Amino acid sequence: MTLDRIHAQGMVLLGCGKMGSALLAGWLARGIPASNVHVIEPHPSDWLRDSGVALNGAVPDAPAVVVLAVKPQMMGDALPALQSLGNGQTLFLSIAAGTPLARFGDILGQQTPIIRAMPNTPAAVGRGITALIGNAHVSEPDMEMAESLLAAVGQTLRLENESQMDAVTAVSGSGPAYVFHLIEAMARAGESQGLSPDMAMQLARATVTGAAALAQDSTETAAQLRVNVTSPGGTTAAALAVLMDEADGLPPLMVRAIGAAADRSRELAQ
Ligand SMILES: NC(=O)C1=CN([C@@H]2O[C@H](COP(=O)(O)OP(=O)(O)OC[C@H]3O[C@@H](n4cnc5c(N)ncnc54)[C@H](OP(=O)(O)O)[C@@H]3O)[C@@H](O)[C@H]2O)C=CC1
Ligand SMILES: O=C(O)[C@@H]1CCC=N1
Repeated sequence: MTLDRIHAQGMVLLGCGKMGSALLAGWLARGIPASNVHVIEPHPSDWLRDSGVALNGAVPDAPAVVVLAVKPQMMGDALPALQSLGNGQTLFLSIAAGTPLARFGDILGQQTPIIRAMPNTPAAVGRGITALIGNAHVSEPDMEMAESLLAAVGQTLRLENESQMDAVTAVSGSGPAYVFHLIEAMARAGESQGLSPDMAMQLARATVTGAAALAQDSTETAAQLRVNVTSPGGTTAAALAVLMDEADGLPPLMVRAIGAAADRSRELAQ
């Protein structure tokens, strides 16, 4: 069983903010005993205090896994406290954007098994997707343990090489924000057509979540689902003529937006 090591040795979560708490909620729901999870978090939320985890105390000598969920900019300050766990049997699992595997080895020791992963916030409702890649010291059981932890909050996907992580971060890591912004933009456009703010937001939110559910459940492609909405000469065709414009429609805008996110991920790695 892939999570047996955690039951036997315990685990550590460094940083329990937005992503850390989404992951922790999934693990507890999946049956990892709260007392096996040691959380280091300077400003614990009420939910975290009430969760039953071991909070800000001594960590086990050899936990099965340490999950790193602090901001990339905090990693340099936070990691040295865990240096004694490096170069051993403890697996490190980082979800930090733009932080290469090699940087962890520099601090924790070059023999340390380290997995770099990129989840996203739908993990909070069990609908995330996480891409993973490990360094040369990660064993297959290590990888399976990490996948089990991340499968508690959604789908998982193994990458072939670390260079894919910048694009993954730009598409699925940051991607939920693009969809939330789409809701905002649709609602604002509805207001400009005379709807009240509340009504426009209700329509936009329900439309995006309903369309997402249809995309999830249907066997049809996204392109076909779009065609299904589009009556020849109708209203959708009029909107899509604007959105699908090759010069200044959504596709070139998305290429620029995702390109900017991937570039930022590469910059963070410098
Ligand atoms: N949010 C997202 O959509 C995604 C985020 N990520 C990655 O996840 C990581 C966390 O992001 P997110 O959850 O959004 O950020 P948050 O700021 O919400 O969470 C980080 C947490 O770490 C705490 N922290 C700061 N310093 C330390 C320390 N030395 N030891 C322990 N805890 C510390 C922070 O406390 P305090 O606030 O008091 O400083 C905060 O609660 C980042 O590396 C990010 O790149 C990856 C995928 C998606
Ligand atoms: O914005 C960020 O840097 C993080 C990584 C992906 C989502 N949030």
